[in-house]
Amino acid sequence: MAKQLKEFTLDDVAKHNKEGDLWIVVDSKVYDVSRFADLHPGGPSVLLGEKIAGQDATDAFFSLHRQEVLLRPQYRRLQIGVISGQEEMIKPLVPGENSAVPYAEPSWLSKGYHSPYYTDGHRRFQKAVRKFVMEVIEPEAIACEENGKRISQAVVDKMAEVNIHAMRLGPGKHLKGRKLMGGVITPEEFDYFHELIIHYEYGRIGTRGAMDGLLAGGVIGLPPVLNFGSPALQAEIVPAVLDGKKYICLAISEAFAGSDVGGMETTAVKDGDEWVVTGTKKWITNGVFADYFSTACKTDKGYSMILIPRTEGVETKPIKTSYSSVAGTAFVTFNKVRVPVANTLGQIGQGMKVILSNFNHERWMICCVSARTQRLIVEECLKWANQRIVFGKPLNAQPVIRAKLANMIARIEACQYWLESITHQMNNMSYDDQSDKLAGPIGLLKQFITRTGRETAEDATQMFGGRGITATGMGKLIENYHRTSPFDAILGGAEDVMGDLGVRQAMKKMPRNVRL
Ligand code: HEM
Repeated sequence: MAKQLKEFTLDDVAKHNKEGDLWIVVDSKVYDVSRFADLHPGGPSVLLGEKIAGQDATDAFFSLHRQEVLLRPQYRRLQIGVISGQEEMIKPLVPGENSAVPYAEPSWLSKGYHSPYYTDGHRRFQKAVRKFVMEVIEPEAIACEENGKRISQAVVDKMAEVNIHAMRLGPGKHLKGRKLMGGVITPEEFDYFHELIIHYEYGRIGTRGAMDGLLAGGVIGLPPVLNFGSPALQAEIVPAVLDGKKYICLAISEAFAGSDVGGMETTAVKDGDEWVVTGTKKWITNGVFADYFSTACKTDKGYSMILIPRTEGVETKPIKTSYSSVAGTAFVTFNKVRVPVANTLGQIGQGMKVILSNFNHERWMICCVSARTQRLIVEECLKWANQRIVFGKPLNAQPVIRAKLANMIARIEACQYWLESITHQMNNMSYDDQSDKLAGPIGLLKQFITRTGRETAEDATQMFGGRGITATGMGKLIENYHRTSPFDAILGGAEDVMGDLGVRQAMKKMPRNVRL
């Protein structure tokens, strides 16, 4: 049973207003900060202020701290009671709950709105995923984003229990016989909107390095094995990765070739029934801790994809990028690595087909995560503009701020509906049709989402001022997004290349018989 909290009046609290005997009230809760004052990161003097010491300091508190500060165990224990007759007003979301802030959730999750795409099954699923993410993943993601350590095996195992690793590869045979999110939906019901929901709930945490650290390497590294590996290779690798026992990554980009895949130099030479692979790969997400590398190589018959285990001659070094090292971004060296020719994924010389078939899903996943984090930033800005007082008025009393918010909202809503429309196409097209018809639109969508994301990051930083360039405290999500939104605009294909792909695909499909 919860401990009964002692009740006080505001007059009781007012008597404790000096050094060594100092109480304050925040949102109906009474805190004894007598001993904490000297440890207070904002210094002791502010707590002794005339309008703070022994007073209701709710407004002052929320203008300087995020709500989560008071939920941390070390600060929660400073609470000694409540003010009698008052009720807590500012409540954190309970795990699984949606935000009531306008535009904080996509419209299909907002009360009273309708959607042609989502069913009650999707709603049940979303609730279960949000609860799981808030309880299991979010605390870990926040901690690892800061300390740079990889996601713990304990969390990876919990994710495997509800089959998140498998669901992030989309609908398909790999889900057969698996219990999804404890059974809220069946593998047969699972579609791309369910997968979108998972990426969304990840994106909502707002810790970009951790997003990739949560085994994004597997989402792009395993499909070549799943779709093009021999039955023996599939039987060995796929269950081990989906059950979180082994890690895999996609090794395509090189210092010699990023978005220009054709420029790569890693080479595989046949020697009997083995490949001998030599070369380097750069910016390989999860490469630092991967057990397997789905690797693009040049061969005498053209590009080929080869599954390389971590074996003699494979070395990985962490690359220090501008997001957290939790992502395990690696520089990979293959020095005369010998692997069986049976590890070829797809036909020898047909590697480009494997690579291209993977790109649509990868880029769409980035669109999902990026759009959801962009929406989170809009929510942060709406809250901030509402609570921040400047020049004696709330920030949202300034027309220039409302104009920024209008643009932010319009951008994220546009991203949302375009993304949903493409997801609907994915649900209704064969894989071949998706490759034929969606590569261009997904490229254009990715360009649009990442560009609008960076405009929103810029606007948000202006609204948050100094807080928006500080990695802790009120603006920490803005700082993270401003620093890491370029990742969305680079990974899976740079923004300009994406736009160009969209236009080139359209040009290819121009009818010959049209004129102005
Ligand atoms: C139980 C009460 C309080 C706790 C546990 C607490 C805790 C903290 C913590 C952890 C920080 C570091 C920044 C962050 O993580 O957000 C901080 C900063 C700060 N706190 Fe408090 N605080 C309390 C009450 C207050 C009150 C009543 C004031 C009133 C003026 C205040 C003023 C500040 C200031 C000025 C900073 C520095 C803000 C910045 O760097 O932007 N704190 N506090």
